[in-house]
Amino acid sequence: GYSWAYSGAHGEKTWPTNYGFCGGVYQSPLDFHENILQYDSSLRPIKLFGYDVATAESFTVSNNGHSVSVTLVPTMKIEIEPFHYTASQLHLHWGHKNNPKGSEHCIEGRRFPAEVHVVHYNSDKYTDITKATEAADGLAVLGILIEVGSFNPSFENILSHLNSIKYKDQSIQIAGFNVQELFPKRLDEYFRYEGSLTTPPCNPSVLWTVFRNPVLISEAQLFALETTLYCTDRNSSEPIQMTNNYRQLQAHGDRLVSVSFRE
Ligand SMILES: NS(=O)(=O)c1cc(-c2ccccc2)cc(-c2ccccc2)c1
Ligand SMILES: [Zn+2]
Repeated sequence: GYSWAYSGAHGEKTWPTNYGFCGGVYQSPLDFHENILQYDSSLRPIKLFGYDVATAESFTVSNNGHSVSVTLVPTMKIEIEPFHYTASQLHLHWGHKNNPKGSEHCIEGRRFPAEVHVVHYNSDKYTDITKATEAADGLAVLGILIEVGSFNPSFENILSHLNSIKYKDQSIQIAGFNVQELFPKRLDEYFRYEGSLTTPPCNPSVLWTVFRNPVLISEAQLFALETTLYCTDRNSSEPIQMTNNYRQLQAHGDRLVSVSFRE
């Protein structure tokens, strides 16, 4: 594929040139503001299956040049009625130490310090993630907003390894852990809408679920995320720090956002 970035010559204004969907409809992320929200009493709590992964299993933590990603195991699934979706990977979006606001989704115009995306594909309908990504109803991504607060031992499963994957294409294996520990308690309170991948190729094939309640990590944990990784590989003569890897807010068009909670 073509190279893309969050700033500079290949920044998001240029994405539609090489990735048509990025200039199309149903794009993500969105701002969740009052007058586009609609309560939907049919929205059930998100059910997680197989998220408590044994330490005997392993995840691959990688620097893909745009984010830190954790490859998950296919025994991890979610149910969003009537379909089951199989987990593929999770990754993060964040800002910069001098402007520590890097979530992709916003609430009432407020951008949070960071955001986790757990990517799944509809395994009831599609045999693999590539086919699912090309289908309008193929993907379900869970968004977890991150706020600064107390130290979060569960996020250390990922953040404690960032120094081993400073450069693009570096990866390491880590022991399995209970990925549900990264989630907020309330899996019944979320925003729901039809959108897209927030990175090229921006396929409009994502059923988005963004939990209402953020999870907390410490100032130091956020600082590590903002200051450790590079977009460039180990040999690059011009290293580029991996910061502000979030896409700007997209137009709602005629979309409403459903909410599973009343007030
Ligand atoms: N932000 S996102 O959730 O829309 C997203 C989903 C997927 C994705 C992953 C697997 C299957 C299908 C889609 C990959 C990325 C990505 C992030 C950084 C660099 C490159 C790609 C981002
Ligand atoms: Zn993402």
